[in-house]
Amino acid sequence: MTLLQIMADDDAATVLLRTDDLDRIAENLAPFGITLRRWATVPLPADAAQDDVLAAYRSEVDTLSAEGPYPLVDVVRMVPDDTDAGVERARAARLKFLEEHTHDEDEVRFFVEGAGCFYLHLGDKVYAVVCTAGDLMSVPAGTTHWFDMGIRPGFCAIRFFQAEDGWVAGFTGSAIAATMPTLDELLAPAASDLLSLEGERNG
Ligand SMILES: CSCCC(=O)/C(O)=C/O
Ligand SMILES: [Fe+2]
Ligand code: NI
Repeated sequence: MTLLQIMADDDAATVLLRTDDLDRIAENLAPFGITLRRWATVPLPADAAQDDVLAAYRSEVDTLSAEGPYPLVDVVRMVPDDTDAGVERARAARLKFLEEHTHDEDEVRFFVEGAGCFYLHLGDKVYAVVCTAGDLMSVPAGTTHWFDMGIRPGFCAIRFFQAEDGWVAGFTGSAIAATMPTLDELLAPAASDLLSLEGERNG
């Protein structure tokens, strides 16, 4: 389920909007030049490699590339792995994107599987966009943002780069990311919601 939660940038508890309505999400992002589109997903085997993923989406990738150019298209895939080495790999991968940064190029990402959250720092608000399978998001160059793949990452995304050097970020040095809910917190129903649900069932 794709989700948008808008919060005040100085107080994450001030939730201005939370919606899973795709039209409302796209409407709220459009003024910033951010687009969110949907592609139909293709089932893939659990051990699909980068080339298999790209082959499965060849026509979509080619169509988008014609709008580019995107000289580099790659695939990031994280499979939950509870071994000590897997947990360490996941921790390192998560940390790489977890601080606020910008790119000199547009950030264009298609979610093939799983979920991840982009936090877009726009004016005095943070727009947390949980992308799930089928979401194609494009964020203009220079937009301050960070990304959380969660404590136990499980996602696959195709990345479209406008330059051949791939992922290059300029970190802002801001500590804002640590003040906002993580992907896992955004997806977990609040304890208060569970209590009221329980009340409804018993009442
Ligand atoms: C969803 S792909 C991995 C994250 C990434 O490429 C990025 O730029 C996050 O800000
Ligand atoms: Fe990014
Ligand atoms: Ni980034």
